[in-house]
Amino acid sequence: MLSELKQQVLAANLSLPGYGLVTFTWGNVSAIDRQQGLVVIKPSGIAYEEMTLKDLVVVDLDGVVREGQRKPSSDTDTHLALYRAFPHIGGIVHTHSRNATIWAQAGQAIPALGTTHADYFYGDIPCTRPMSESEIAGDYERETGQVIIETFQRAGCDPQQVPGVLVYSHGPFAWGKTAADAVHNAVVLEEVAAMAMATRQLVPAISPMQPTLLDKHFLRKHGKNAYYGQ
Ligand SMILES: O=C(CO)[C@@H](O)[C@@H](O)COP(=O)(O)O
Repeated sequence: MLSELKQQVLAANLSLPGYGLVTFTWGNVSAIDRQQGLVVIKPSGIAYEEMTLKDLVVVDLDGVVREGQRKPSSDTDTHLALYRAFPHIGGIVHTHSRNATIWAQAGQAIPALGTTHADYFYGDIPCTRPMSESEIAGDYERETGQVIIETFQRAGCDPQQVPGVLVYSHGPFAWGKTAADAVHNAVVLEEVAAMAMATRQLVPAISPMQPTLLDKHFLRKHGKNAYYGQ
């Protein structure tokens, strides 16, 4: 039901400031109804504290506004590119969370250094390559989506196993089964970005975590024989 999806998307957007993931109007959350091929997304430039259900925008996968009076997020075409390429994701969040954005500006993947990371991301969180001048000058937001897709294709990385990415010189995108799941992954992405940065300050030449420990922690939560939780 689209009305339920709108409630979920509004709640997810309004949760971003509380998690410390956004300042002012930065960031955006969307979710998709795969049956109807419709995406509910945050309106562009509206303050979170003023945002209500009627401000949300519904677009189809071609970006045509189907419901709503507001203009959709300026990052809509990036969200749509990811929904088209990653069929298993149901929600996407983009933020400018501080530590993840520092790694994105440095053009560095966030290494898997510990079990906090491994519980959610099955390996490094990749950073995209710099976009070309023509990509930047062209359909920038769509090209941002394409460079994310290319990053996962080149790395042979499953976006269901690494539900996030750093866009070079920009910031993080995260995704999940729902809008709330995407925000959960965005919170963890920011946490592990901060932990990895501090770990690197303590031990600059820190090695990645043991592959066996990475497997144990990721697969006990996400594998076919997962046993974490109730
Ligand atoms: O990426 C950015 C800005 O660099 C966006 O997150 C931010 O401006 C929010 O834009 P919208 O309000 O979603 O159009």
